[in-house]
Parts: sequence; C-alpha cells; structure tokens
Amino acid sequence: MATVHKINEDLVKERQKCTFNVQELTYLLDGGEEVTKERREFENILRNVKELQDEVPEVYLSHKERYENAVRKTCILQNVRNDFEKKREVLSPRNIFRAGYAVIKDVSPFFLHNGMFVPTIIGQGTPEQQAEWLPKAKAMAIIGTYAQTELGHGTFIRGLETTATYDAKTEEFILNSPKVTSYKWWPGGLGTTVNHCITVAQLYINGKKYGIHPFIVQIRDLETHKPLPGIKVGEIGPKMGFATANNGFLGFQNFRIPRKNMLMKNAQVLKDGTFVKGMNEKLTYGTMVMVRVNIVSDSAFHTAMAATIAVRYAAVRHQSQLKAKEPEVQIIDYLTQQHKLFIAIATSHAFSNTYTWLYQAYLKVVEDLGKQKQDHLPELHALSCCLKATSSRDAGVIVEQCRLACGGHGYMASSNLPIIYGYTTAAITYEGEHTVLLLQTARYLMKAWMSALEGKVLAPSVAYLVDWLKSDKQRWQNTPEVIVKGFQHVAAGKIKDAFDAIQKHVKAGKDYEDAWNLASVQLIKASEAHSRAILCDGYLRETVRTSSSVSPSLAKVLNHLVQLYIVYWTLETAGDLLVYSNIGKDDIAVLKEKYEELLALIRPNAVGLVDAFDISDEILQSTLGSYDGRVYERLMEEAMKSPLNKEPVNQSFHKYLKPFIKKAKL
Ligand SMILES: CC/C=C\C/C=C\C/C=C\C/C=C\C=C\C(=O)SCCNC(=O)CCNC(=O)[C@H](O)C(C)(C)COP(=O)(O)OP(=O)(O)OC[C@H]1O[C@@H](n2cnc3c(N)ncnc32)[C@H](O)[C@@H]1OP(=O)(O)O
Ligand SMILES: Cc1cc2nc3c(=O)[nH]c(=O)nc-3n(C[C@H](O)[C@H](O)[C@H](O)COP(=O)(O)OP(=O)(O)OC[C@H]3O[C@@H](n4cnc5c(N)ncnc54)[C@H](O)[C@@H]3O)c2cc1C
Repeated sequence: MATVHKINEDLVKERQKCTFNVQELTYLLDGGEEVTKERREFENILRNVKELQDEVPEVYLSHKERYENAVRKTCILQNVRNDFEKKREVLSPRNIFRAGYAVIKDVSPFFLHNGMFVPTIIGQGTPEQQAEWLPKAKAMAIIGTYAQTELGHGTFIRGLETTATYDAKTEEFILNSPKVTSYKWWPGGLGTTVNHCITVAQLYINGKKYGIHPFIVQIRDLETHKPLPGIKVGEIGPKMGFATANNGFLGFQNFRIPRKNMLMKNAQVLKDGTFVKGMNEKLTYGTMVMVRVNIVSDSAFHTAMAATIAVRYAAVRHQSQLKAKEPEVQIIDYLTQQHKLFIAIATSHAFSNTYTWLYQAYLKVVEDLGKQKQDHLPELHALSCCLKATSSRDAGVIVEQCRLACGGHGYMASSNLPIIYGYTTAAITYEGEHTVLLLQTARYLMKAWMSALEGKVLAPSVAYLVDWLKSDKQRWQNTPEVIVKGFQHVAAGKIKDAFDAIQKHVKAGKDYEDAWNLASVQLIKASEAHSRAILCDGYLRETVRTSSSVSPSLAKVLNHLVQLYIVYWTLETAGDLLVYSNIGKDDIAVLKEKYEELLALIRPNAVGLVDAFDISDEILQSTLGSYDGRVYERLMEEAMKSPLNKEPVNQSFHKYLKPFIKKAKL
C-alpha cells in the first residue's frame, strides 16, 4: 500500500485561506464538470497501471533507452486509451495531451501522429481517401508523421526541394530528394517510430512545376519495419529538449507512390496528368493553422504547470527575515515573488480564454470552407499566427521566470521545470518561427490599414482601426475597458507608423519588398501590439461573460486576475501608451498602486488558484510542486536515485583520482 504523507503545514494554511470554491474553477477551466470527471477518471486509471511506473528516473537512461522506454509506455497508454474509449466517450485532445505527461514525462514519439498526421488526412483528404486511411490511422494500424521541413528550408515552404513527378503511364508519383538540403529534417517520430508520413513536395507534371502538395507515403515495411527500397530514414540526434520525440530525417530516391496518395481535397491530379486547381492554394497550409490554434492551448497548460510548481514551492519555502527577530518568511510573501508568479497564473487564464474563442473561430472557418466560403480565412490566419507567436513566447518567458523564482532548486531536473522549458521554447520555433509569423500578421495589418483609410468595413479583430481613425483619442480612465482601448490605440499607432515607414522608403525609390524589409522591425512591433490588444480584449470579454454564470466569490477572483493581467501589461508597455494614448504620468502612478493592491488581493488565493488547474503529481513530475508540499523530502529521495549514490566509492577514484592526488602530493 502506498504511504500517505502529511500535507505540508504551510500549504494546509494556504488552502484554508482560499476565498472561492477550487472545484468550481477547475470545472470552468476544463469546460464543464463532465470533462473534469472524464479527465480524472482516465488519469486515475493510468495511475494504477503498474507497467507505466518508471523504476529508474528517465534522466539516468541513455538516449536509446529513453526512446525505447517512451515507445513502450506510449503503446501501453494507447491501449489504455482504446479500452477507455470503447466503454465511454472519446477523450478530448486536451485531456489526452495532459495525461500524456504522466506517462511519457517528455514528448511522445507518437505526438505528430495524433497532432498532425491524422488531422492532415481529415483536412486535406477527399472522402474516399479518408475512408481508406483514417480508420487505419485512428486505430494506429499505421503510424505517421508530418514531414514538411527540410534541411535547407523550414520557413519558406514554397522553396521546398523534395519533388513529386507525375508519371501518367503508371499513374504514379516519383519522389526524389535531389540534394542534401532536400532531405526532410525534424518531423517527430520519423526517426525510428513511424511507418507512414505526410510528405510535402513540389509537384511536377510534364516538366511544369505546380507548387507544394501533401502526399501520404509509406516509408517502412509494416512487418519488418525496415525502410522500403528508395527510402533513407534516421534520427537527427539529441536536441535542447524533446528528448523522446524521435525527430528524424528522410530522403527519397526514385520512390514511387500511387496517384491516389496525393491528398486531393484541395487540388487534384487526374489520371492523364491534368492538374485541377483548388479554391485557394493556401488551403494546403491548413494543418499548420489548426496546430497554431492548439499551441495557444498548449501555452496555457505549460504556463499552468510552471505556475503550480513555483507557487506551491513559494508557499513552502522560507528564506530570510522581513524583520529582525521574526521567523523567516514564506518567500511567497515577498512582493517581488508575487510579481513573478501571479502574472503566470493570470497568463494561463488569458491563454485558456483566448483558445476558447479562437478555436470556435477556427471551427467556423472550417465549416465555411466546406460550403466553398473563405471570407474569414485571412483573418483567422492572421490571428492564429500572432497569437501562436505571442502565447508561445510569453509561455517561454514565464516558465523561465518560474524557474528563477524557485532559486537553485528550480535548476534541478527533478523540479521538472527544465523539461517544461524545453517544450515551451521549442514551440516558439516550430509550426512557424516567431518573427516569421508576426510578419505574416503584419502583412494582414498593412492591408487592413489601407482598407481603413479607404473607409471600408473591416473584420472584427481589426475594426478598432476604423474607430481610431474616426475618433479623437478617448479620455483616459484607469478602467479595464479604457485600458484595452489604450492597447488598441498603441496597436493602431504602430500599424500606422509601420505603414508610413514602408511608404517613405517606396517614395525614396525602394522596391516594395525592400521597403518592407527596412520597416520590418516596426512591423513586428505593430504585430505584437495588435496581439496584446487582442489578448487583453478577448480575456476581458470572456471573463465578463463567464462571471455572470459562476458564484460571486469565483467571479471576484476571476476579476482580480484579468485586472492584474491588464495592469501588468499597462506597466510593462507604459512607454508605448504614453506615446500612443491619452494615459498620463499620474495615471501610471495610480496603476502602480492598483497593481500592488491586486497582488495583495490575489495573495490568499494563490495556492487555491494553482490547485484549480488540477494538475496531478504524476503529470507535474516535480519535487518542488507536488500537492503535499514535501519539497525537501522529495529532493532527497530523488537525489538518492542517482546511480552515483548506489556505491560508497566510485571506480573513478581508483582509476583516476587516487593516482592524480598522489602525484599532486609529491
Ligand atoms: C490540445 C493539444 C493537442 C495537440 C497538440 C497540438 C499540437 C502539436 C503538434 C505538433 C507540434 C510539434 C511539431 C511541430 C511541427 C512543425 O513544425 S510542422 C512544420 C511547420 N512549418 C511552418 O509552420 C512553416 C512556416 N511557413 C509558412 O507557413 C509559410 O511559408 C509562410 C511563412 C506563411 C509564407 O508562405 P508563402 O510564401 O506561400 O506565402 P506569402 O507569399 O507570405 O503569402 C501569400 C498569401 O498567403 C496567405 N497565407 C499564408 N499562409 C496562409 C495560411 N496558412 N492560411 C491562409 N492564408 C495563408 C498570406 O496571408 C498571403 O495572403 P495575401 O497577403 O492576401 O497575399
Ligand atoms: C522541436 C521541433 C519540432 C519540429 N517538428 C517538426 C515536424 O514534426 N515536422 C516538420 O515538418 N517540421 C518540424 N519542425 C521544423 C520547424 O517547423 C521549423 O524549424 C520552423 O518552421 C522554422 O523554420 P527554419 O528552421 O527553417 O528556420 P529559419 O526560417 O531558417 O529561421 C532562421 C532565422 O531566420 C529568420 N527568418 C527566416 N525567414 C524570414 C523572413 N521571411 N523574414 C524575416 N526573418 C526570417 C527567422 O526569424 C529566424 O530568426 C520542428 C522544429 C522543432 C524545433
């Protein structure tokens, strides 16, 4: 029977102070009581699967052992999931994503199968293709990944070099990787796990290039798992994080696939080699839009994980005295600590709220596309780009801030903060590099600005540009609503400045593209400001909406958090607000006080707020952040698992140290 330990007394007191019902907030964050129950039930089943318990912590395994252990556990996880889903509802992707942490501890080698392979078949395949591939993919009779990036190109996908040349005689495509730079590089699971992949390649028919298209390709024998003739595949080696993701490389040499393997929902190649253009060639990029939307949710979860660890630790940890002769204080009582941590909690809420409406916008566009309507696609692309960029970047900063807030112990692998950081920082790059995505949004913003100048009606997310042109700047008030307007004014002002800078360079004789490059620092700043305005506006609106349907005590806490988020960003961007809005120095002074008041209001609820994220110890995997707060005991227990502690004297003493010391003595 597992030993039940006493909960740390500080945490007991913290939980007694909480002014709201933690369970109510958990249900709200999960999207309803049923979702929470389903999640907990599944997590509980996993907790009791003996084979999923690691005997040796993963960090002590070799690269190869770690991978093999991850595959072993992923297969068990998948089987448990299948059994669960046979009896009950299909688990939500978010609940699967969370539970995966309890099992894999890092990134699953199957991550891209569920994250991109299956969604691409759904999003890019015809009904016939879906009927052929989806049942096998969903049952995992075939395992796949998404192979787009190459050694030479990740961002500029029109420049991809893998070729798919149509042979009308045999009704096949011939895949080739003409140069070393054409090799696929990065796809998760590609190394040694998957037997299929979506390959994005340049289509050629009769010597003419038709741009990039997705192809479904079997790369390994289903029985022996050996690479098929004409395929060169392998793993790319260790990275900063993503230790068990099994990222791989892939090259083709005259590798033939049937015509039906080109995913043809958007564009088709007929038997005789006729190319039929789709409604919009950018629909080929559809899976990326979906994943960018999901990354906002991932960012919310990673921020919640880091906040849970650092807030619980700050409640347990005592260090230094505030006043002489008084006991050492809980570090959470230092205002600077609250400044580091409470924004982490609020940021997770901001991203969860943003994901809720962004995902609905995504579903609406998918529904419209089914009816051949694409009016909202450019707006969704612009929103998903800047919100993916900002949420992943903010999450990276916050996770690192939480690590720093845990002092030396935050640097321990057993705190789990390094793994969480490895994940969040990767998300800043993958699925569209940060700067590149901000520039995509900037492209949309420049067009929106031009339309605003021409008096056209704008899409809702940029409608503030019209208001800004029409009205004088609103009289400043330190209310959340007026501050959000202030953020919109900053965005509008920066968009105008970037636009004017481009025009200036063009007037001076530069090509538009060069003018764009010369203005690009201003363009990304405009995009960031737009993103912040969207985040604050959406978070505020969602909070107002939900507040009417929750208990008054919870509504009050949610209100404190959204205010904290808005005031925090006001103070962080005060310089911009002073330039572009009617805020005055005195308003900023008042907001500084307001910020300190909000920290004090949130303080008694800090532990309750992170408890409400309801991240189990198995998922959190942290010596510093466990529910019972046995920080020091766990640190010692984990240290004792080090192989170096298994023998009193390590052999290196006899081999190297002893002769070395002897020599030094002479
Ligand atoms: C709940 C959690 C569950 C699951 C977990 C979730 C996710 C995890 C899964 C995976 C993560 C792990 C691994 C990561 C995988 C990868 O990284 S896969 C590879 C991703 N690669 C990229 O993102 C590449 C980035 N580059 C691009 O997207 C493009 O090349 C580009 C930068 C957009 C430029 O493209 P292009 O040169 O063709 O276009 P432009 O000339 O710049 O623009 C032309 C017009 O097209 C419009 N456009 C561009 N993209 C899109 C789009 N996606 N949709 C709609 N429209 C688009 C653009 O706005 C221009 O429009 P215009 O101004 O009107 O002309
Ligand atoms: C952990 C991880 C997992 C991944 N998984 C997959 C996967 O499963 N499948 C897959 O296909 N890919 C995957 N990728 C690849 C990923 O999508 C690319 O690395 C990413 O899109 C960035 O492209 P890049 O590496 O070519 O960077 P580059 O584009 O070479 O970026 C280098 C620098 O150049 C700048 N830059 C580039 N273009 C411009 C521009 N137009 N304007 C201004 N600046 C520019 C960038 O801002 C950046 O600072 C993964 C990557 C990582 C790190």
